[in-house]
Amino acid sequence: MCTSIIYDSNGQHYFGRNLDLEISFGEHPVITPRNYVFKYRKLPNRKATYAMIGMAIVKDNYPLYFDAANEKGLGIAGLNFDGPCHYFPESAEKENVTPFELIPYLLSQYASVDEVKDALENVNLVDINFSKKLQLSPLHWLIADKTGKSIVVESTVSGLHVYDNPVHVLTNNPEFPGQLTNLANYANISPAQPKNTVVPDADINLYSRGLGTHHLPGGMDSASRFVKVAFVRAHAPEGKDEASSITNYFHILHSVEQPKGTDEVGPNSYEYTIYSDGTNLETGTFYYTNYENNQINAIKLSNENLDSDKLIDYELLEKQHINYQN
Ligand SMILES: C[C@H](CCC(=O)NCCS(=O)(=O)O)[C@H]1CC[C@H]2[C@@H]3[C@H](O)C[C@@H]4C[C@H](O)CC[C@]4(C)[C@H]3C[C@H](O)[C@]12C
Repeated sequence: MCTSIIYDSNGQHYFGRNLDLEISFGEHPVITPRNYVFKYRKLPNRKATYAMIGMAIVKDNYPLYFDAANEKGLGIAGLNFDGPCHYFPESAEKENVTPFELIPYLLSQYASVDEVKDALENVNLVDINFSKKLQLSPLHWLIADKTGKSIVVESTVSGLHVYDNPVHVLTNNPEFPGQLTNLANYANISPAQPKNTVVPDADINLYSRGLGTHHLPGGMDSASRFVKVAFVRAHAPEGKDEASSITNYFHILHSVEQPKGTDEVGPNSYEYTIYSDGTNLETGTFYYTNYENNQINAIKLSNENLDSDKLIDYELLEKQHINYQN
């Protein structure tokens, strides 16, 4: 499963995700500069226009992004949506974009969620695989921008749905309206200690701090993670500077991370949080941690030549650096 959020702090907006899976594809940070030419399956080739940075694998010189953000402060993450997800045959009336092209298609041309909403009215998510080996995966997307707005995009048998997202998080199933409805079941969860209303005239000892969160779900499943991350994000304090903001951001994502051994998906096989990442949408600084190395690593989009036409790959830094003090 996966979790994606946008978090506001100190006038900045941070967008990214946890990638939870049982195996890594070898994903790593990749920058696509402005003059890189995207070759689309059903559309004319186009230059990128806006540079982007995110986690991807590169196949045949094509960046297959898992999540990314562009230099204008627009970000997108693809999360598993197995079951409800449905892609369509080619349409004569719409722009036919394959799901693996959606992140580059939107980030290379648009600067805001409002622009994306308009563009999506004309998009058909067409059922074309990247290759025989890399077939389409069932995904839905969280899209956010530096104004703090976010939307969820889901393609199901009833068509392409674009939902405004008032809670600014996304996990996996069920469909987004179902996740929002489910929040009502947890409406009284609070960081504050509860009042004893169960037997009002009995003197009940509130034996622990944090009893307002006693019924907060803690499971690895997508419905539990949705509630937990929505709660943690909504109550997270703002940082006072960049370091404290990005530290808070990772605390939110790590509150729903999956430690190895807790989510079995097959014999001896466990899903776990392979990496967590986040981009400051104002500055284009991309941060990440991963399972092996939970130090925060950063790459600045603006430190590269963004007028180039060649992809820029970075090694994923997976070695833990323990700070021995004696
Ligand atoms: C599975 C990943 C989402 C994480 C997630 O939600 N996992 C939960 C799995 S489960 O519900 O618990 O079974 C998604 C996110 C991005 C996806 C990748 C990106 O879309 C890029 C390419 C796209 C190609 O079409 C397929 C391979 C692929 C490399 C994708 C493989 C896989 O579907 C990824 C890695």
